[in-house]
Amino acid sequence: MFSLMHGLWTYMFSKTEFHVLILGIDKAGKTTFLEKLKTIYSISEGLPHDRIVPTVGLNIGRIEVANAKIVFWDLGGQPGLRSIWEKYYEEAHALIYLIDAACPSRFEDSKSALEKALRHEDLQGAPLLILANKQDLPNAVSAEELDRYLDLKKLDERVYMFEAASGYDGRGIKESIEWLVGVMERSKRTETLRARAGYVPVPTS
Ligand SMILES: Nc1nc2c(ncn2[C@@H]2O[C@H](COP(=O)(O)OP(=O)(O)OP(=O)(O)O)[C@@H](O)[C@H]2O)c(=O)[nH]1
Ligand SMILES: [Mg+2]
Repeated sequence: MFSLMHGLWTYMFSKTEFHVLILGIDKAGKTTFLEKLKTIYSISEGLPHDRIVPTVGLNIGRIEVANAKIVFWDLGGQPGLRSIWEKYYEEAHALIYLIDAACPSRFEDSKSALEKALRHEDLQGAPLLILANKQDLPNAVSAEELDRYLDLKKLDERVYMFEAASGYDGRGIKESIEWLVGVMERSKRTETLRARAGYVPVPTS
């Protein structure tokens, strides 16, 4: 009886934990974005821009939004580090992919790194948020332009969204995260990851 009540209590009041992978080629602004997320959503202030260095290992950030706890994994995007990305695919509920929208000369590199990630079977069904980042820069292209430019194939069966954002001034971040939490809560992939972790939902009737 106790364990049934405990299970019901946990189900009703504990927050769901999601793992979100932040990827993108080097200098796309991933770590700056993560630090801005911390500033927006937690009590502690994220690191200032001038203290952020290129990522070699893994940066972790935790925030709470509404009824969800989110753990972000931010990895390095330098070419020699991209082979590490796939080690995190299996456990990720969703993917945020950042692109420096003010640097068209690197769009092709961004596109092929993203396409490679999306082809990986361990990322199947993971909702995707693509951020046209660095919108504070005057030459940044819009999310729509980036969408047209990338012309990503095989996205149809995946839940995805393009959003304009800036890790400097924070624009687009709240809307993006709210969207992501909503889709992760409803996603089939979340169900699959929960089942794998041995989570048994309490029947409603
Ligand atoms: N103007 C502008 N610059 C940004 C923004 N985000 C990041 N930057 C700058 O872009 C550079 C790279 O930022 P990082 O956050 O280190 O990029 P990263 O994607 O984490 O790079 P790696 O760790 O090497 O993969 C730094 O000089 C940042 O200050 C932004 O939103 N606007
Ligand atoms: Mg980084």
